[in-house]
Amino acid sequence: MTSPPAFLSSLLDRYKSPAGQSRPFVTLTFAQSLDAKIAGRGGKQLILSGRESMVMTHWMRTMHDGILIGIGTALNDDPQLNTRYLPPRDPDPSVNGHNHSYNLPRPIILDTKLRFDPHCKLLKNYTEDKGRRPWLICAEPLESKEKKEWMIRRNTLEKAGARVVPLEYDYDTQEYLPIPLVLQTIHRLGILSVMVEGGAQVIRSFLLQTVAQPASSLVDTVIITVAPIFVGEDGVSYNAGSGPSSALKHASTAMFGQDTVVGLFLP
Ligand SMILES: NC(=O)C1=CN([C@@H]2O[C@H](COP(=O)(O)OP(=O)(O)OC[C@H]3O[C@@H](n4cnc5c(N)ncnc54)[C@H](OP(=O)(O)O)[C@@H]3O)[C@@H](O)[C@H]2O)C=CC1
Ligand SMILES: Nc1nc(O)c(N)c(N[C@@H]2O[C@H](COP(=O)(O)O)[C@@H](O)[C@H]2O)n1
Repeated sequence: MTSPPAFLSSLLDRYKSPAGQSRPFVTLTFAQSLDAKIAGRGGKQLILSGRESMVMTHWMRTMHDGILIGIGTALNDDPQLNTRYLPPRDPDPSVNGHNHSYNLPRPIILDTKLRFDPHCKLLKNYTEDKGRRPWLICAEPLESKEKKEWMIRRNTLEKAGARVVPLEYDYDTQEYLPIPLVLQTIHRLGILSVMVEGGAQVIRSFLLQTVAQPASSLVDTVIITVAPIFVGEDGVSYNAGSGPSSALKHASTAMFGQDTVVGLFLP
């Protein structure tokens, strides 16, 4: 296969005309078991996707400007978020704007307190020109002691290659970084489409907003890979909220190897 599967094009080609958007197009995507688990006991990373659906996910990565994860996933999985499962081909700088075979999405990490690891694979890949520079979306503390330690971490991470993007908001009153502000900020920095890959808390944040306030959903497309296995009750689940959401409509379902991949969209 030398281009994205039709299943993805039919869902995502509308992102190519971003007229009048004030935030990026958002695709929420992850892999789960039949009992809706995304990781094993204690957060153990599980390879749920088979080879074929993993290739599909890597095609999906080429179709977005950014790929967003929470700091929990960054620390737990040490991911690469690249397109290494796709067939080798010559770099095409005129298409990709950089010297890689495929469009690589920009890694974007929700990391309020700058806990990111300066020795992680995302930074190693960036310094070796095998990946884009990761952006850390964070909040600058107001307290002077916390701020001093935060500045030290900021310097270390910037020296290691990360771009630190502090958000301006009332940090003390919110548990999490506010997703609407995150999206506005990365949009202003040139991200017109973003793929949200997890983990559990990040998926929940995006889905809760969609369930609670469908009219102001922050998700345009949901693509879920369902692997034909049971993980068991001590696995990690994302708990999508208290009621069914009518906001997202079924678009299509396809088989990739042994996995079922379901696509939903916001009409
Ligand atoms: N099967 C799959 O497809 C996938 C599975 N996973 C699995 O998920 C697990 C990790 O999930 P989890 O531990 O929940 O971590 P997450 O990756 O969801 O990161 C959560 C952390 O992100 C920070 N954060 C900042 N703003 C927000 C926000 N608005 N909403 C949510 N989080 C925010 C918080 O840390 P802080 O306050 O410090 O900023 C929070 O604790 C791992 O086991 C991993 O293997 C992950 C991705 C995909
Ligand atoms: N599509 C998919 N299937 C699985 O089975 C998974 N465990 C994940 N996890 C996500 O992919 C990240 C790992 O990416 P790299 O292989 O390192 O490029 C992981 O951190 C999750 O975000 N996804």
